[in-house]
Amino acid sequence: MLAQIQRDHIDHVLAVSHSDDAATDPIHRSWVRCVHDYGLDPSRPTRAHIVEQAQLREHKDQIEEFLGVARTGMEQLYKRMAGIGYVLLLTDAHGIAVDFIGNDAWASELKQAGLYLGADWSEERAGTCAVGTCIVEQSPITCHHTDHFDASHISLTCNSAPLFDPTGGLLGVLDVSALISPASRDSQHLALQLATMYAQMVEDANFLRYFRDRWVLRLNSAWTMVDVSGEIMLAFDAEGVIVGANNGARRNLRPLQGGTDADARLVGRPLGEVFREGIDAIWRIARAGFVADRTALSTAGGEVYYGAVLPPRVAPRTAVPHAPVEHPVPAALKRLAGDDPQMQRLIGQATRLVNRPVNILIHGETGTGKEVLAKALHESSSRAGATFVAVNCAAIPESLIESELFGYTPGSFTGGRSKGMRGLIQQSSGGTLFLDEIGDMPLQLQTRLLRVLAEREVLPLGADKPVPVDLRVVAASHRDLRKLIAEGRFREDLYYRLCGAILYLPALRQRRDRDYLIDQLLAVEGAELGTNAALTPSARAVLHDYAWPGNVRQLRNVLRFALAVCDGASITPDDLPAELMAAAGLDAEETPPAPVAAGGGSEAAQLESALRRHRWNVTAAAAELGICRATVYRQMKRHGIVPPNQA
Ligand SMILES: Nc1ncnc2c1ncn2[C@@H]1O[C@H](COP(=O)(O)OP(=O)(O)OP(=O)(O)O)[C@@H](O)[C@H]1O
Repeated sequence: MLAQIQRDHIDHVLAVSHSDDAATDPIHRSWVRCVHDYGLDPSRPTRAHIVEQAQLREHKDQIEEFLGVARTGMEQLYKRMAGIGYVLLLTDAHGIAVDFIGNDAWASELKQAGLYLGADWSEERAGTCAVGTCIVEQSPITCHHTDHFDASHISLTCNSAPLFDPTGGLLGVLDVSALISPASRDSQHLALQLATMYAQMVEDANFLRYFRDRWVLRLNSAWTMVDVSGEIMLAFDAEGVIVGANNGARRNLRPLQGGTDADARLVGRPLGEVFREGIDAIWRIARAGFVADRTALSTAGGEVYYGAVLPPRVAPRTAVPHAPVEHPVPAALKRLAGDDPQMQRLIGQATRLVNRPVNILIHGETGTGKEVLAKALHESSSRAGATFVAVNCAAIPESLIESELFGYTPGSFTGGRSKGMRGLIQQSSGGTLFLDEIGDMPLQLQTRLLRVLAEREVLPLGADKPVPVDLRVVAASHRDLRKLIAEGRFREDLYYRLCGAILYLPALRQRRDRDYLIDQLLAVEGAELGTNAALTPSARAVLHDYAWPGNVRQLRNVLRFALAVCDGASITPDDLPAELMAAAGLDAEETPPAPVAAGGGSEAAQLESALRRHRWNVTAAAAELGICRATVYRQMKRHGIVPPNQA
């Protein structure tokens, strides 16, 4: 039987969520989502939902290391809040309470109210509530009494603040709630402030843990606060390149030059491009010691911050460099780029990494040349005499990756060769193992790979003795691995092992050396086709100005296409695919189909028709579409496209 107050609440929620006026208040916006997006019905209050133990274990496993850091912060906060009747919840990014601190004396009331371990506070399940709405809005929020959507929660008061990981992905929510509270919403002001402050502290502790083997620059606008509060934190490597930025840094810092959003990112840039004083000033702060000296650093926006540098807390890889060491650039790396500043910087970093005993992670959009870079690193290194083994984790069917990578002994694997097989890891011993699309590696194999990297030996399927391997891994991904970690699809400890250094390949549209690439690729493709047709200035201008969603691979395909259809002497704009002509504002009459980039609205239809045209030959369809085979497989999986004989 519903009380009058609950019936009034239900009427109010329904009136607001069916009103024609657009909701501006975050609570009202959430009510609208509950009714229209999740199909929740306020007239049917539902009790709190607590997930099963096994499910809770899964949610906890995915953020295990973070839980340890968060627990310390929660215990400190609880000491301040317990006396006034509050309990604390830590949820993951799905809204499941993975940790809880409350008074045992009220255990049954708290459990019934959902203020308990395992409670599901996602908006879809629980309706408007501090945790769920905080996840959607990604900012701190109070949900007091009748702010809740569900009438069974209107006696509660809850205050939630989001927790972000070092790359800005949502990790979870810290929540401070009470069963009984004063009627006024204002009574929660301080509780929300405390939740926000402790969330920030937990986030910063997690940042320092995560980047424990890196240098960290802490900045504060008040010099007295630098040591106690890292308002802004940047993690950087021994080359002075930024490898991580906390929330404060992302909000407040911009590169000195670079206007567009894509150019505004901090990670991957040298510190010298963010502070007017340059990298030397930062190494000076590092050398002066953590407390002794603080130097003012000024930013693109003209703000002045005071800095302190924290050296790596575990196994420092290098001492503070006193002067940059000049390395000659190996030819294989040099020919990757012309005079593009981002590429030149990357080549400088790659040069310094060539013979360092660290694994390297390459980030870049599809077709930017990740494999080409991995191969150039290999060819430039002392491992060049041994094999470069490239494995595309997205292209090998899941059931085969394990045997392909780890190998198998005779008779151990149904469908395997009778003599057994040396796995790709073993084949790369002494050389380089290139793991492309590492984000697509199944979790269980990530665990095995981690073991191989840690123990430097591999155990083939069916074998009883491990085989030692001399491994260097270069892994690549076009996806944000930190996001995959937050979603529980990639192991954080494996990521940590793989990213001894991260190289960021710019997209072709950001590169200023397009003419260099055009000439290089034209020469290569021309040699293959036996032609030396040249570009007319107008055709070159079209190529130069195009946005290149498919990156270098697409440019290469377009040039191949143009060389094949041109008159043999010169390539004119008419020889270029229709898409480029349209982008350049030129009419394309009767122009054959263009290579297309992945990601369009009609992606599925386009892909299926290309596959049918090429009788399901993935390599041929990929070449026509200007995308790599891995992308074709990924898109087939995403759209559920199955070749006829496998349907
Ligand atoms: N610097 C370069 N010079 C010449 N050719 C290049 C360069 N970078 C890339 N290419 C060409 O572009 C194409 C795509 O390169 P690559 O396969 O290395 O990209 P990728 O980033 O690994 O792609 P994916 O994400 O799809 O695996 C290849 O044909 C390669 O030869």
